[in-house]
Amino acid sequence: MAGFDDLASERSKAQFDVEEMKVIWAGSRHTLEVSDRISRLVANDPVFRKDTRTMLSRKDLFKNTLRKAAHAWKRIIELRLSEEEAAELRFYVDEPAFMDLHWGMFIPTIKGQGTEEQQQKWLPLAYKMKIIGCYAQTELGHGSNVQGLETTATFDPQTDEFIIHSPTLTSSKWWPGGLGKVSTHAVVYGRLIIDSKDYGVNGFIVQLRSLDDHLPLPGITIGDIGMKFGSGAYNTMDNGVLRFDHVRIPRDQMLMRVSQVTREGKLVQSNVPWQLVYGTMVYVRQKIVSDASCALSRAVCIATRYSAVRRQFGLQSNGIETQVIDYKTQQSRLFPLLASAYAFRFVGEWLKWLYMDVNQRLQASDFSTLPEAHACTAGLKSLTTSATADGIEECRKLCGGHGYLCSSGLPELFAVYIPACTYEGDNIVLLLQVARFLIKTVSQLGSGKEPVGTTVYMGRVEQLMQCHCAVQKAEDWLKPSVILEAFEARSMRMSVASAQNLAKFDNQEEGFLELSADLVQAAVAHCQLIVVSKFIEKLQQDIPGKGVKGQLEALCNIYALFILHKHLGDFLSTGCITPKQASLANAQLRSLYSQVRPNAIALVDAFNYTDHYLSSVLGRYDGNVYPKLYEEAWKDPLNDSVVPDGYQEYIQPILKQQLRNARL
Ligand SMILES: CC/C=C\C/C=C\C/C=C\C/C=C\C/C=C\CCCC(=O)SCCNC(=O)CCNC(=O)[C@H](O)C(C)(C)COP(=O)(O)OP(=O)(O)OC[C@H]1O[C@@H](n2cnc3c(N)ncnc32)[C@H](O)[C@@H]1OP(=O)(O)O
Ligand SMILES: Cc1cc2nc3c(=O)[nH]c(=O)nc-3n(C[C@H](O)[C@H](O)[C@H](O)COP(=O)(O)OP(=O)(O)OC[C@H]3O[C@@H](n4cnc5c(N)ncnc54)[C@H](O)[C@@H]3O)c2cc1C
Repeated sequence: MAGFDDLASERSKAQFDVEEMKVIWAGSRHTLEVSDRISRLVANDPVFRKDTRTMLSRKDLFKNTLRKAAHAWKRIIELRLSEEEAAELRFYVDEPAFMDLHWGMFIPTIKGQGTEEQQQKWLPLAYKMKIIGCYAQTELGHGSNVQGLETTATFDPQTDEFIIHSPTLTSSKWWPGGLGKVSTHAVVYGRLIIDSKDYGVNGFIVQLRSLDDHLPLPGITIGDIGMKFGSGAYNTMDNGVLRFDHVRIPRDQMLMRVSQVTREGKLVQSNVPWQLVYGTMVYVRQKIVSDASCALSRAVCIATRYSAVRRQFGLQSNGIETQVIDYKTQQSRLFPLLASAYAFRFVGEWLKWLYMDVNQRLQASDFSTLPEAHACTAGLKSLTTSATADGIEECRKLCGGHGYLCSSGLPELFAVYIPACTYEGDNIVLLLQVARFLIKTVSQLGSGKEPVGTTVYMGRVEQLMQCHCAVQKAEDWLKPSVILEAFEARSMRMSVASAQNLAKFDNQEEGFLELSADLVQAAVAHCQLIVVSKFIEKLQQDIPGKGVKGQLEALCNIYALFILHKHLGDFLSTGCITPKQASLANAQLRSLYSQVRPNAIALVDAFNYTDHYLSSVLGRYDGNVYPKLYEEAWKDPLNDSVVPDGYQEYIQPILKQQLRNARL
């Protein structure tokens, strides 16, 4: 049988220790053990089946999600899972649901923006799920522009309460996940008003629904905002609309870590920067970067396995056609995505460390790294989600016609993933934040304030503005120092050029708007440098296992040279490399594809995904694609009857020409 033999033979060709690569991918032996155990637990539980998801009506789909969420919670309690194991279980259930927002945003917001007392009051309730919360920031009229939110929270000194109100239609909360049908509570972002004075946006814990009968509390209008892109996909989530009509909450339900309102109605600022009100967004953006590597690797795993099973043209002497993975065009589309999945994994790992480091500093009242953390999380969220969304679609095309079938798993993966380019900050808006940070850094060069963190390279501005790439032969592109210098010089030169163009404007804000398309490109260049440099740093660590390091080096070089090839215009126009060096990079890339080819299947096996998680007939571990595709087709409800419903009303009259006769 084609698939079985092909994948078994591919696996036997691997030139590295797959089990050790699994550890590298997971992050540690412990993480691998946990994710392996929990993913199998989910895969073997019939309640967590997802094969009918794309065929259910919205109501049935949603109820099924509630059933799974309740079952997941039951299993977490029964098995006494740790926080880490519980998070893995929710991940492998693989169905967007209110739980994501409760654990992923509501709880972190209270932890990050609540005082000690507020945490003591609310966190135990949230941890035991006695209340379910969501994150209600975006409104009908404003999402990106957080300072433009219109919901008001007016302090009433008579009663020691805030009055939460939606003064306009556009102030209706719109989009929060989990809000539409499930959440009992929300962190609501609104304008703090004291004595008619507007003190800007702050977070407030507001109860939305009765804990007895789940009905909305007085003054609250609430519902779901309707069907979203794709079948199944993100429609398991109850993204909601919410309006307040003078709803009163006690004063101590304003999240008061950043600023406090006293009983007398005085606003007291603590020593933490006001931007901490945006702290949950930094946290979630960091999580989204790790998640990008999961979504991309999942699509790549499906496309790689299928490309080894699928054969088209080129009859060989043994009468067998060519595996499509052997076509150079297939490799040049697929392998950069494989390399990107690994690259995003490692930059995600680093970003997690950076976030933890910033948090520890914040506890010690050191706020110096917050701007860099904001820029890195914003930029990398943007870069990785855009590349992943495009990458999933490319994987669909790599699977030819069968990729368009829901049973390939790719259409639903695409539909569920693409909003990541928008939520938690529109990707262009976030890149503009990075650009601001870069322009600020460039403007401070020579002022005595040394660039830090990921902008340290900008301290070598003179060298980077003048350096010439030393590549003379294709293999020179394999040297990490050569790659790094080219990426640093490109980023430096693009940032400096943007800053110089900006300086020509009398009004900096106007200049920023005018040049924003170029500024976005400079931000992309900086973020790609971060990804490349973190991959190179990873390779400097001790990497055990036969051949593992060699494979990762090849993937790192593929990622870097693919980006170089894709953005050749930047590298050439800034004079970082010559056309000859560009063509040597291309030659090296081709050679790297050949190096990865025999290891491709093993490299996707190292993700350690179960067939349940992949939910793809094309990506099955055993490669048994054709019989299963055939089998799946017959499961479609349209095939329940041989003659379809509607035959008599709509097909028969055409065939019998009754419709034409009626018109004549
Ligand atoms: C299926 C699930 C898949 C993946 C998820 C995986 C894991 C996630 C885990 C859990 C989550 C669960 C599910 C996720 C699914 C969906 C969740 C989606 C949730 C949401 O979308 S919530 C809403 C998010 N909204 C936004 O992101 C809005 C975007 N806008 C902004 O962030 C800002 O307003 C802005 C950055 C655009 C602001 O621009 P501005 O110019 O107006 O600036 P300000 O005046 O406001 O600020 C000036 C000053 O402050 C600095 N700044 C800005 N932001 C921050 C920040 N976050 N931290 C620190 N500093 C910040 C800025 O740089 C300026 O500094 P300066 O020095 O004065 O220049
Ligand atoms: C599936 C999903 C789940 C969500 N979940 C939540 C949630 O749980 N809680 C919550 O509060 N919100 C949630 N959101 C809302 C989400 O965070 C916002 O939609 C997002 O921040 C983008 O804001 P916007 O919709 O206002 O886009 P807009 O800002 O209106 O963007 C429209 C266009 O304008 C461009 N644009 C905007 N401003 C600028 C600028 N300054 N310069 C250049 N171009 C600009 C953008 O690039 C984009 O092309 C969710 C959204 C989705 C899709």
